[in-house]
Amino acid sequence: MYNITSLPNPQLNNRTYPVKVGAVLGGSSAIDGLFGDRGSKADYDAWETLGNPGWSFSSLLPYFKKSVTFTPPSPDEAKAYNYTWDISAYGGNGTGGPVQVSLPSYNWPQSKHIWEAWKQMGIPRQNEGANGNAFNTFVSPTFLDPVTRTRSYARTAHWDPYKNRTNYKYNLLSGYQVTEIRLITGRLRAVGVNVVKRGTAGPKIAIQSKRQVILAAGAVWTPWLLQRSGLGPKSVLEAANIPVIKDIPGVGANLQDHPYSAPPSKFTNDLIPSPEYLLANATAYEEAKREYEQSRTGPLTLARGHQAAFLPLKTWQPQWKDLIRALLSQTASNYLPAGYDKNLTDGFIAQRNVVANLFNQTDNAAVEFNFGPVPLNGGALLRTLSRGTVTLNATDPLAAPLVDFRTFTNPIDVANAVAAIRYSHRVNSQPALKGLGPVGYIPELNATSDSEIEKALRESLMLPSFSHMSGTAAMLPEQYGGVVGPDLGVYGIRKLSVVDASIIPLIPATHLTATVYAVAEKVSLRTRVDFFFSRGFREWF
Ligand SMILES: Cc1cc2nc3c(=O)[nH]c(=O)nc-3n(C[C@H](O)[C@H](O)[C@H](O)COP(=O)(O)OP(=O)(O)OC[C@H]3O[C@@H](n4cnc5c(N)ncnc54)[C@H](O)[C@@H]3O)c2cc1C
Repeated sequence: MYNITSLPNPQLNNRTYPVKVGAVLGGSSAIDGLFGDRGSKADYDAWETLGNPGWSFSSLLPYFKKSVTFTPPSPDEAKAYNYTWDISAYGGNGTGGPVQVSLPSYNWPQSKHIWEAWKQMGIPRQNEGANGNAFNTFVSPTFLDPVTRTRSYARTAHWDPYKNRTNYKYNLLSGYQVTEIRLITGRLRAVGVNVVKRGTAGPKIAIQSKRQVILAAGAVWTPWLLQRSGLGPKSVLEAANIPVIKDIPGVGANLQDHPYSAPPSKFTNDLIPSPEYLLANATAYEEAKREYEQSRTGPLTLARGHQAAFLPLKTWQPQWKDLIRALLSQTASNYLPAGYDKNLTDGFIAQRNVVANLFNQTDNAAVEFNFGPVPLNGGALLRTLSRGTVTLNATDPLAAPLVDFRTFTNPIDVANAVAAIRYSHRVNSQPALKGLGPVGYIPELNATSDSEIEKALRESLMLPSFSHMSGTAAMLPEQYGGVVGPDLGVYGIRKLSVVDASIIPLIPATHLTATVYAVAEKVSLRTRVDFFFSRGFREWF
């Protein structure tokens, strides 16, 4: 990972937090938790509602399918772990994509009890989440190759199989960092990039593009790169002594994530095995390792999670009506970052209206409790109203950008974090978990006031990032402070596009990798068609 620390967050007792971004080939898909889920239909329909024709769930679904191949579990595993799925949600039978998804050949014994607790809470279980129904409880595939039982990610899917291809060039220059986009300033056209060896200030090597420059540096580094190239908020560029090529206030604005609270928790009457048990017991660990090496089964096929409750606001926030009313009557600018102009503010208000509508529906989620071998924690907030920023470090524009999550700047998020803690406590108190003795989960919270829970969240429990940074070069109309249009081209700059999590206008209620793959597949098809119909015929054949 890059070594980046967020700015102190005044609403979280001035705490800082690591900004986690993969610094290897494959980016964060090489280090992520392998949770291979998608959002609900309503999540992506919201993108279209915000002014992006062609970006509804039904428009994206073919590309979700095209990006992955799902291999179902064996009948025995399906039975043992109560796995369900809907194959029609995935590409398959040769039509699926190069990223492999499957279900682990194991589950912790504690999970059965947690599933039972969800039942006792009255939460319905979905047969499949990937078909647009990513709400209530479901199991999700993980980015796990079904044969090797190792990580399937951008490198294994999109580079390794093609690195020796000779029919046209696909070059990879690893260990280098792009420092600027080369622009013909008069004509506002991208013509290449400058690179340096990573960790050095130079010499700079200029690389010329033949057709276009496509940025895929992620939601932290893409705005850095645009700003370094003179494309960003005028005030930020001037502070860093970067000549302004185009004043684009949205570059680095609209930072969104899924903050979460994770109080330590454990079962006092724990079942065996558990991760803790394997870590403490060398013989048991060796056995699990042997099983994995010999048959690719057992606990070591599990990653961070593959089962979760993604719950609509109405399910867990008793104050949902008042909250929606309060949200819609807020003066937006009171809570937004300094430097938000009218367009960005209008864009936020449009997002806020969409969120209020989503809060009012039960076909999408506002909190995630992913679960496994320990009692629930406080969950991840999936629909936050606080907005952060990514800006150049004015004193050293070549250094990593300044990431300001601004978690809890909007009081709606605070109210939801408190409600999520209370709700998870209710789940942990269900009869199904009684025998396991869930403790350590701030047991006294039952008796404490909301303000005391809030204090604990601000002081230590609330963490600003689930490593789902997004939105910092948003696909939105220009009058909403957008940076790219529905074709993902940067407004006003020819031959320059962005294809990564920074284009996400409103963060969906899901982990982001599958969404980024789908976005990239959709745009790659468009790019090939454009190429074909422009000057492509000759070069293609
Ligand atoms: C620890 C962690 C756990 C996660 N868990 C999950 C999970 O379980 N499931 C899930 O779906 N999502 C998860 N995510 C989120 C997910 O991995 C990211 O949202 C997703 O990978 C973002 O893709 P991206 O292409 O936008 O950016 P990245 O994956 O960040 O890719 C950007 C790439 O650009 C490179 N780059 C940046 N700047 C430059 C430059 N100037 N020059 C050259 N190269 C550059 C980076 O090195 C990187 O390789 C997790 C993320 C992290 C960090």
